[in-house]
Amino acid sequence: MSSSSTSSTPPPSEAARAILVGVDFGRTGPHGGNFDPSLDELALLAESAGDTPVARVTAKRQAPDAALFVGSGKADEIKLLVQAHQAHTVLFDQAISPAQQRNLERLLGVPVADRTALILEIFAARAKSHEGKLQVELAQLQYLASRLVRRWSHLERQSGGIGMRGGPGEAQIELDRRMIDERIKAIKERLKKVQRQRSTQRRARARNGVFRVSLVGYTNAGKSTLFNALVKARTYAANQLFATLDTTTRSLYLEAAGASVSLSDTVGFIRDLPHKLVEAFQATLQEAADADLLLHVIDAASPVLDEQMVEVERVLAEIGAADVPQILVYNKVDRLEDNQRPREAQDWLERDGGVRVPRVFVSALTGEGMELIREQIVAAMRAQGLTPDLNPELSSPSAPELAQSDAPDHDEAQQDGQTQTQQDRHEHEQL
Ligand SMILES: Nc1nc2c(ncn2[C@@H]2O[C@H](COP(=O)(O)OP(=O)(O)OP(=O)(O)O)[C@@H](O)[C@H]2O)c(=O)[nH]1
Ligand SMILES: [Mg+2]
Repeated sequence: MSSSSTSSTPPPSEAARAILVGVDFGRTGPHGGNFDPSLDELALLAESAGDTPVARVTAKRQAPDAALFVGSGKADEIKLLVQAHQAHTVLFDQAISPAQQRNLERLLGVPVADRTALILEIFAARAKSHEGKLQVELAQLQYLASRLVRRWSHLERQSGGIGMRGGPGEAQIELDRRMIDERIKAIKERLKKVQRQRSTQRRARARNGVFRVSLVGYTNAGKSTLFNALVKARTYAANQLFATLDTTTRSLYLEAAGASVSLSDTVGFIRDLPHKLVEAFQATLQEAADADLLLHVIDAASPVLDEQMVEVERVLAEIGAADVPQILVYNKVDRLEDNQRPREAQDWLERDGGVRVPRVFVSALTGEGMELIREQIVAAMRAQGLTPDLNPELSSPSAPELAQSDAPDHDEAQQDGQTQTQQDRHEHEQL
């Protein structure tokens, strides 16, 4: 009942060598629907975490094996691969239970991690800001707490949080559940403080009448590259998953509007994004929910762009950003063959409910289509009634006193969690 394929590449000398495993449970059932036969995304996740994939194994099963997740024959096959490649770790594309992890580690003789642990590890390594680090630590502790069925004897402390695959030689720290819970509480308190500051800043921006645009999209779609191309900044962009963790905001001047908007680069999304992570990163993600406009960046050259779009929409809905107007930015068109390119560089996508969403086809790398994006941002401002003619504040974002003096009723709205711009949007919808 089990079929499989195995492929391998020559082992590199230094980095942690990883065996990648994915299981196809078919399209139906609770585990179905997210099997990636190529394991390419898992490979990128592994590389982003500093590992080097040396072999890929796939299997087909009806349901996960209770003890080993894969069947025992497949587990033996993986063990042989571990030995042949002198692998340091085995990475699973799907979530495995703590018991399965324990059994597999015992059988294979190397640490085993799943997708969630890998994503958390990347986040831990990337977090730079105080807030980012707190959010990662919170997500990791919540992940640990939910799996705390055995004693964790080697939790290592690192600058970015807690390593999910603690190695020998690391400080051995024993934490019981109560200590974890206490730490979770303490971090939540500290995060609340940081978040209060953040919302004060956001309110200040809203009061200044600045139109807020957020770049959102699947990880590695090219958001940071696009951000840099639009505002001529030098934010870190790389062929890595989750290169960006902390939100960066810059002002973007739009001549056609005679005004500046604020443009934010944000953390990317990925399928099966651990729910706890979304929860911990609520404040960071809130940036997108509070935006007046989302530039949904899509890797037009990805063979799985539809699945990636669906995933992004799902996360947007989860953070309450489903109703924020969007521009669909199909990026990386330079990688498309001539016959794959759209006839028009700008068109419309009709969504359920008759909403027409503008689409633009661009390349952040070559700069092609940047003007189209600017045009569409201006059009979105117009559609929301925010043109310089209707709203003179927009053309002078450096006049906070003026804006502040006519915003007392907005303050009330903000206290019950609604931002000024959201309120503006509602008002404009009624026009
Ligand atoms: N060919 C091509 N490559 C691009 C383009 N835009 C971005 N890239 C590449 O795609 C990779 C990812 O780019 P980033 O800008 O870091 O992507 P991101 O969406 O910010 O990714 P995360 O921050 O990791 O979520 C990099 O290797 C970029 O050079 C493009 O228009 N064409
Ligand atoms: Mg980025």
